[in-house]
Amino acid sequence: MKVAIVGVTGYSGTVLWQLLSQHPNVTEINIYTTQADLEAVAQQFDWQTKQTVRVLPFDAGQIMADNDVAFFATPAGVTGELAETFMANHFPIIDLSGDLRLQDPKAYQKWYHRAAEVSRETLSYATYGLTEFTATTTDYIANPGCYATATLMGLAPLVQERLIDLDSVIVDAKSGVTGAGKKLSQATHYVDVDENFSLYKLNQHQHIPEIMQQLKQWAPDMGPIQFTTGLLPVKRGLMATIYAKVTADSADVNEIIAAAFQATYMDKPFVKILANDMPDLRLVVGSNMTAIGWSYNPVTHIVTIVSVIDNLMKGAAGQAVQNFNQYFGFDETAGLAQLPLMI
Ligand SMILES: NC(=O)C1=CN([C@@H]2O[C@H](COP(=O)(O)OP(=O)(O)OC[C@H]3O[C@@H](n4cnc5c(N)ncnc54)[C@H](OP(=O)(O)O)[C@@H]3O)[C@@H](O)[C@H]2O)C=CC1
Ligand SMILES: CC(=O)N[C@@H](CCC(=O)OP(=O)(O)O)C(=O)O
Repeated sequence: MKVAIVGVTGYSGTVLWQLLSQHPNVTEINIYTTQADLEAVAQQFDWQTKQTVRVLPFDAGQIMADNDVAFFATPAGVTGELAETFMANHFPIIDLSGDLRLQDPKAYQKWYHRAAEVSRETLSYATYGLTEFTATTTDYIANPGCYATATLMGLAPLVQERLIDLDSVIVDAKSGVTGAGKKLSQATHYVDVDENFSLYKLNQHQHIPEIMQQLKQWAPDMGPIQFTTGLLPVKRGLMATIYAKVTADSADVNEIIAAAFQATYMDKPFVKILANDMPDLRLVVGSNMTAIGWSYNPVTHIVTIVSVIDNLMKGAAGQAVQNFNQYFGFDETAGLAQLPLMI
């Protein structure tokens, strides 16, 4: 299988390259760049891999002629523009940006503050690739956002089984700094991040409509969510702490919630449900795992769910490879055997 990566010099593009370099079904990796110096990129990625690696200027026609699939690890807006030709030719693409996730171009304009590059009709052919819940995969795969992935994975069993009040969800999520991409900004400057913790994009985060779009598919009467994001002074890792009012009022609430998580995730290789514990970032960073813990408070009737991922793995490149595996019918875990770093 020959794969193209666009945006390899970014954080998630680099992790994507690492994963595809070790993928048993990938024979050739072709790197395409719109802006970087070809020789510098070639040097950066000229490590020993079993595949052939070539670095070339971006050319849609050549990418389609020389590859079986193209991964876009480029910013929102850029992907939409670059990927148009691929979609016009029904060439398989896996997009890590938000450009193919929202079905409604008006919602995209509102939350991304720019006009959508992709038409409503084309969007309707895209698969929102939340892999544990993807039934069928089309040629255009919208890889979910990192916060959206952790939040949806934590909420899925409770919303699908309607175990919570659908108007009561509050999400307090935090990410490591690689989530912001490699471009330096005041907020991600070392001096501002180190030994600090700050909130950002309050009530304005672009993952809110993406999360709502999916939740409403699971429960059409889903109410709005309260959603907060914060910047942790770590490189990788994302934690979503989710609060919701439980509707069931019986002595066996704990058993009901446990059974819902168990039924949803028992055959999912990349999900770990902790029985009586809360996950921390170290449990997942470096791996494609989602670890979920929960606790029910019988006094307030609130369930707290903690969902953690590595933003660059399950939140980006790892899930993209899972989508690649699903699309081509490879083993779901192919290329994704990495254990967490742990220390
Ligand atoms: N970082 C994360 O945790 C997550 C990121 N995402 C999404 O994945 C995509 C990539 O993210 P990330 O790796 O963080 O991004 P980075 O900012 O780290 O890298 C983006 C790469 O895109 C390429 N690029 C092409 N055109 C532009 C442009 N106009 N401005 C900047 N870069 C450009 C460059 O690669 P080159 O020079 O090689 O062409 C660049 O290195 C984004 O859409 C992001 O929203 C999604 C989930 C999580
Ligand atoms: C720490 C940080 O800034 N994180 C980014 C996550 C971006 C991301 O996941 O990208 P998509 O918008 O493509 O999903 C943010 O909150 O915007």
